[in-house]
Amino acid sequence: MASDGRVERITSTIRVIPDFPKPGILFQDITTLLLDPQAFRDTTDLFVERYKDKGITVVAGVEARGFIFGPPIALAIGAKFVPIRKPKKLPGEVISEEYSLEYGTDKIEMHVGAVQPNDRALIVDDLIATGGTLCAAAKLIGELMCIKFLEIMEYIIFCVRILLIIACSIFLAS
Ligand SMILES: O=P(O)(O)OC[C@H]1O[C@H](OP(=O)(O)OP(=O)(O)O)[C@H](O)[C@@H]1O
Ligand SMILES: Nc1ncnc2[nH]cnc12
Repeated sequence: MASDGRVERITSTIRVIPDFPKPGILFQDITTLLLDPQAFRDTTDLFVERYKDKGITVVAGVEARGFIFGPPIALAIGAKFVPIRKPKKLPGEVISEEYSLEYGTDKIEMHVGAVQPNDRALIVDDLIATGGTLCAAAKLIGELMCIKFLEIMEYIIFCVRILLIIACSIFLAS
């Protein structure tokens, strides 16, 4: 995948705020990236170029910032979009997963039936810190897809100051 200097340009649009929301945290603020339409487009384009021919049928976005980057990627590759939400936001039957954050703990939920065993899923979020959120999202999707052994075949991280958008393709294993 050619980034053509786009990753560097995207990097320059992200504001880094020390000690937010707690001392010691170097906060990666992607709201400044969103103020730059070219950087926003380049960010989603990089993922579309990477995943458009990979048979992805579902893009799962993690609340809240995965809701910003996930839908344009889903539309462009022709996949359904599934929100992975914070607790008590989804009205239907859900499955839940607890996880640890860089600052605190949380839980995420997903509608049962939103992802089917024959789906091929791409998880989208804006950032990985401890990896707890990504792991929890992967577990949820793995459960819905009836994957006993979850194998993350591809795991690309665009290094944008710390780590910007994360994405992983989850494939049925064995
Ligand atoms: O790798 P981790 O340690 O799990 O951290 C990464 C997660 O933390 C942030 O979300 P946050 O929970 O702050 O929620 P928000 O997007 O609703 O602000 C970020 O958008 C990722 O989802
Ligand atoms: N360093 C960080 N910057 C932005 N969002 C975050 N969520 C968890 N850690 C973060």
